[in-house]
Amino acid sequence: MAAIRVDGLSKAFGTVRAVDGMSFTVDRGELYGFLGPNGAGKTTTIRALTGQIRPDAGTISVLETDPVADPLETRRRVGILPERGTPPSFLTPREFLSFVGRIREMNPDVVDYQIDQWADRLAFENKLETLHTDLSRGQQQKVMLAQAFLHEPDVVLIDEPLANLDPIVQEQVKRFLHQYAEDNAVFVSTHNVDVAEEICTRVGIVTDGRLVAECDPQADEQPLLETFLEHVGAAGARDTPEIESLEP
Ligand SMILES: Nc1ncnc2c1ncn2[C@@H]1O[C@H](COP(=O)(O)OP(=O)(O)OP(=O)(O)O)[C@@H](O)[C@H]1O
Repeated sequence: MAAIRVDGLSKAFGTVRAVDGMSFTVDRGELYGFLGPNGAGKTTTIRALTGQIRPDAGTISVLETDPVADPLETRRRVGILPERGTPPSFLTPREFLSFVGRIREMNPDVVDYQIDQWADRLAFENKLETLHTDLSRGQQQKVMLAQAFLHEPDVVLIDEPLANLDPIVQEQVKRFLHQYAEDNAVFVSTHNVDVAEEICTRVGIVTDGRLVAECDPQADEQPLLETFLEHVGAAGARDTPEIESLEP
């Protein structure tokens, strides 16, 4: 049974077809990259996977639960790092992560252990007692990454995992994601072709709300960038920051 199954998902906002007949599956052991230019429908798909929006059509199963029918159960069982998600400004990382652990019904000793592990892994141990409002955007992103993994969920959904992180932490997070995906399903949305090519075991290319290709960047001979340009074309490339320079 796939960890994530999406079949014929569609969602429009007014006249904009944000997601238009999307289908894909992600199994345990996969680090699946959802790669597409700005406005391709990535965030809308993640919001549907976590029960934050009601699709117009299609079915979704996450760990054999339906996030539309039972969003709370889905959110309890998965880890989520939303795009532009920030921790509450009036709490410290330790307070926030303890709170997350409590609502995930974790043993308090395990929560304390996990907080220290994550603070060490992402190098924010000296910020654990500082209010989030006094942390940089990158430091807040580290806390948000920690909350997504705190309860060791079987499925993790991350929108732009490396946004705002410095290169050293990016390398650590890439390594961690790879390792975590050995036993779980990790779904990352990104418009960074290099990141998708480097870390993902499978990549779905999305544009205009549709999945237009799937590839295995570790096995495919053709570089992912070429496949991406083939399917997304110049218009999509214009909306993909790191390959703007290829434009005439
Ligand atoms: N709440 C909303 N109301 C109206 N239009 C929306 C809404 N959410 C998304 N859209 C539109 O749906 C389309 C897909 O948006 P989405 O945020 O899913 O794209 P994305 O692939 O995540 O883009 P990005 O990489 O820029 O974050 C866009 O055209 C966007 O303007």
